[in-house]
Amino acid sequence: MARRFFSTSLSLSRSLTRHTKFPNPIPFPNLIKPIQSFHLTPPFFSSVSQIGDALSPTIQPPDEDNRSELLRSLEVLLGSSFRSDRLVYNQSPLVIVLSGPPGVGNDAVIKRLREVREGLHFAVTATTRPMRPGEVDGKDCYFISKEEFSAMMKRNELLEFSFMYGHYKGIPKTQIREFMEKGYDIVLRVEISRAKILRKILRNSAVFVFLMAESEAKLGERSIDRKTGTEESLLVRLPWVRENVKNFDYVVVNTDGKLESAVKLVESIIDAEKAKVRQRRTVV
Ligand SMILES: Nc1ncnc2c1ncn2[C@@H]1O[C@H](COP(=O)(O)OP(=O)(O)OP(=O)(O)O)[C@@H](O)[C@H]1O
Repeated sequence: MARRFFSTSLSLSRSLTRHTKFPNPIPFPNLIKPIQSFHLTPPFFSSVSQIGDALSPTIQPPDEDNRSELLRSLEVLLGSSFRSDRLVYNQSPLVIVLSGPPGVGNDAVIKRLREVREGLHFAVTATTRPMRPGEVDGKDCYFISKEEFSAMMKRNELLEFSFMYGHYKGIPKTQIREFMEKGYDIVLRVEISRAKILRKILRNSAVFVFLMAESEAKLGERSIDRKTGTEESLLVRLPWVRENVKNFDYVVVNTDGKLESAVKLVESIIDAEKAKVRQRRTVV
């Protein structure tokens, strides 16, 4: 057994020397020497591939003293110390624009996302429409006067704004800035037309998620069942929905009875975006 360890270590040492280009003479020969006496674990061998000929699955991991010496030796071979900081810096807060045709389950997805996911701020829209029964100012919307809204527009305090059904709507920038500074990701739940405007403003700095039914046929059924529009409005809407999907980065299907899967997919999109090497950075 001891002989096998010795020959494995020796073969590793020779291979390392063979496969690593050292300046001549080798710097710090005494530091490189300890490698000869280490028994390495298979994962290490797989990372230095061609030297695995003499491997045995019975090789033991190095003890604690040898382990730190081995690490030091590897650092010498690497030419620098192993870094203990993160490989990717400054994970930026993500801005997620979520949109979909009426009745597809936009509110249901947002409601569930609030329950299951921490670290998200759901942006509140400012509107000049009157408050509906059951709505809470500052939670459902900021209910403000036309004068206040137009003052905010003039002061460039709105990320976007639009005029719909006789009333103004827009997203105040301050709340987004405040929550981004605290490290929150921001969710903007907007109608498709507002998502189109936001795409022009934010471009690729935000991630755009489109919520859709299983099919257009299903969307039609839902629209009728949930009374989310007249037949004509649906006929007008569908080609427009098809046309607008291209403004989005992801499509999430909210299948009937499978709300949980749709929410999980939105979460996975957020996770994947936050794991990207080149992160989106939104400046508001
Ligand atoms: N995956 C699903 N399965 C079953 N029912 C759902 C699903 N998603 C949403 N619903 C239900 O469908 C109805 C409409 O959903 P929701 O209010 O979220 O739609 P919406 O897209 O926000 O509509 P609108 O834009 O008109 O407000 C609600 O009763 C909701 O509970």
